Order: sequence, then structure tokens, then C-alpha cells
Amino acid sequence: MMRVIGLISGTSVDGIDAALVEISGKDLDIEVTLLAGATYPYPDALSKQILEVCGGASLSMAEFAQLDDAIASAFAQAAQNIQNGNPTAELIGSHGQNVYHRPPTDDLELPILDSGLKKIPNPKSKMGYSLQLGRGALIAHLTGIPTVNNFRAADIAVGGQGAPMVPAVDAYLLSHPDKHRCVQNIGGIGNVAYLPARQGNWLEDIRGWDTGPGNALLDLTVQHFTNGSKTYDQDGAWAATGTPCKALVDQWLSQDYFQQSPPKSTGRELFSFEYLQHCIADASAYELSTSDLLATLTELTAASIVHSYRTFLPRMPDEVLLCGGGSRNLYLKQRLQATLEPVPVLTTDEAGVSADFKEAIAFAVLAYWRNLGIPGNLPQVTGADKAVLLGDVHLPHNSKDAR
Ligand SMILES: Nc1ncnc2c1ncn2[C@@H]1O[C@H](COP(=O)(O)OP(=O)(O)OP(=O)(O)O)[C@@H](O)[C@H]1O
Ligand SMILES: CC(=O)N[C@H]1[C@@H]2OC[C@@H](O2)[C@@H](O)[C@@H]1O[C@H](C)C(=O)O
Repeated sequence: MMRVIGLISGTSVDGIDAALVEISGKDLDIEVTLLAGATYPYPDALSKQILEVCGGASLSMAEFAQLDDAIASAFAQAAQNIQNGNPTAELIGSHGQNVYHRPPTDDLELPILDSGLKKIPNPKSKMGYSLQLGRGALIAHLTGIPTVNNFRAADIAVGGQGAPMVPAVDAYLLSHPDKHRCVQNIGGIGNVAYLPARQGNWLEDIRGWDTGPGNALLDLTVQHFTNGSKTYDQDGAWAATGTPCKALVDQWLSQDYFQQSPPKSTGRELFSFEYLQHCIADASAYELSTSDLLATLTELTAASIVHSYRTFLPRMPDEVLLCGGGSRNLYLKQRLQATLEPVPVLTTDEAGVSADFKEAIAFAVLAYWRNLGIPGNLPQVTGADKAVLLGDVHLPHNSKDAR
């Protein structure tokens, strides 16, 4: 048994999710007990700067270094705080703060050194890139706890998307002996793990991808029309007062990302404020109120999820389990249920895994697997050439051990 802390802040930048868990077993026999979970909001100025960077703002290298230090320090404090009054941890799995994600692209021109010697094999041109700040060496030093981070790089290096990375963990924590399940995270971005019933070669039939926008467009809309006084549509109450425009949802669903076959991943790089501005321009032809616009973007979120199931899954699931902050959006949950009828839409809480802290738990498990030498990616999900060990291991170097 090992006590591990999982840390993550994702594309919503709403704070650092921390989970302290006890883990035993390896894969089919794995057992995870959540000892403590908490969300630690960033200081407003730091959150604002991260959102600007996620929105494409430029940084000098000095500003980049300072931001990385600030995030690492915040993550280290979250790790210390989650242990207060709880058992101490032996390992940290830190996803870090996502600031940039580039899915594998076809038009990458890599320079080749003209060494005149044996040609260097040109890395696959379809190379992705994904950057999460909060460097592990500093977290390890500040906490005195071995820290694993940078989980996406190894999957990308073998040609994968680098996301979603949780399906392997979902498979062992949330699969069912008889029911086919979709575990649907609704964070800033939405991502699904399709878990066949645990029969036969079910592991080979696991699927997963980023479905598209989760809360990102809804948050951007609320922030825009309230001049930042509100940051999200609490319980979906504002959207519930509007009427969705089906013509716009159908028009937006025809866009490339929603039609693209998996493996696929995305982020705020696509579902950005600029994307929202195009939606607002499209909506002007229909004279929508702000409530109608919010209802229509909520409908797009729900429709993009269901469209991807109907288009890319071998069959519809027996049930859908929601997690992530969007699982608290009651209007979105109701629209998903109406669109998926008769498939029940539940939350992972009802299957015994915290909907609020499942992502943080997942990175604790990924760090635990790294420590055991167990690969953490699913090539059939990310498109990677093979299963690989995920994460860089950083050991604390206290003075007496320093070499
Ligand atoms: N009660 C609520 N009603 C509606 N929306 C909510 C509620 N609580 C949280 N949210 C939404 O959840 C978002 C945060 O969700 P979460 O923490 O899962 O995002 P994230 O992990 O940063 O995103 P990602 O998974 O894309 O990295 C908030 O920005 C907000 O939009
Ligand atoms: C680059 C990045 O942070 N991507 C996130 C994002 O937020 C949701 C979705 O897109 C998911 O694919 C991913 O995170 C989760 C933890 C994952 O990798 O499974």
C-alpha cells in the first residue's frame, strides 16, 4: 500500500485539485481509497495571468520562469495542506497547470542538422506538444516528497495525442462486470472514456477522446457578459432561462473538430475567446438574447458529447457517468439526459469515485504506476505507437544526502 497525492489544475484554471489517496494492487486488483480531497484556488492575480497565457498572451522568458516557479510553489503548498491532519504521503503525482496543447500536426517542418554524417532519423512529422507548468524538481524540493510530473510527453514522443490520459485509470476504477459505461469528464474541455463490460478482451475495446468544449465556452460567455463579475453559470441557472437555437447547434457541429475521427484531443487553443466571438457573430442573425446564447452553447456542449458517442462508439453505453465541474451544471446534465434517453446519466460519485477529484486521483494512480514501472497510456486512445511509462521522476535532495 502507498499513500500518494494527486495534483491537477486544468483548462478552467479554477484552482488546484488535490487528492490524498491510499493505493494498493496494480491493475485489475487496484484499490484506491480517498483520504482527503480539496480544491485550493489560485491567488486572483496568478489565475488571471494563467488564463491570459492559456488565451495566447506572450511571455518573456523571465516572465515564463517566474510563472513556472509561482505555479510550482502553489502546487507544493497544496500538497502540504492536503496532508494537514492526515497521514503523510510518500509520492506526489503532479499534472501541473496546463498552459498549451498542440495535437499532432501534419505541417511540422523540423530542421535537420546537416552533419554530413549519418542522417538523424527525422522525428515523426506528426509530433504533438503539450506544456504543463509547475516544475516537478521544485515541488519535490519544497515538499521533500518524490514527485512525478510531465505525464503527457512520453505518449507524445511515440506519436500520441498526449490526451486524454485518464482512460487507463478509469478502466480499472470504473469499469463494470455487466454494463458498458461512458465516463464523461466535463472540465473546461470534455473528454470521454468508453469502458466495455469487463468480459473477454474488454481492455482492447476501450476507447477515449476529447469530445470538445466542456465549460470553457460557457465560462467565457458568462465572464464576457458580466465583465468578469461572474466566472461561470452556477448550476446552469442562467442558460435554463434561455432557449437553444437548434440551427446554430447543427451549424457548429458540422465544424471539423466534431467530425474528426479519434484519436483526437483539443483545448482552449481551439475553443478560445476568438471561437466564442465567431459564435456570437453567428448568433446575431438569430437575434438571440444572452440567455438564448448561453442555452445554445450549453446545447452545443451536450450535443457534441452525444454526437461523438453515436458516431465513434461501437455501440451506445448502458449508462453515462459524469465527472468534473460541469457535472454540477444541472441544466447541462438535464440536456444530456434528454438527448441520451433512455441511457441514464449519473455521476461517478454514484459508482464510488469522487466526481470532483477523479482527475486528481487519476494522476496519483499514474504516478504510482510510474513508480512500479507500469505504463499509463492506452495507445488505442491516444494513437501512440505503444504503451510507455509516463512522467519524469524528481527526488528531493535534502542537504545531508546531497552528492
Ligand atoms: N455548480 C456549478 N454549476 C455549473 N458549473 C460549475 C459548477 N461548479 C463548477 N462548475 C464548472 O466547472 C468548471 C471547473 O471544472 P473542472 O475543475 O473540472 O475544470 P478543469 O479540471 O480545470 O478542466 P479540464 O478537465 O478541462 O482540465 C468551472 O469553470 C465551472 O464552469
Ligand atoms: C492538455 C490537457 O491538459 N488536456 C486536458 C483537457 O481537459 C480535459 C481534456 O482536455 C483531457 O484530455 C485533458 O486532461 C485530462 C486530465 C486527461 O488527460 O485525461
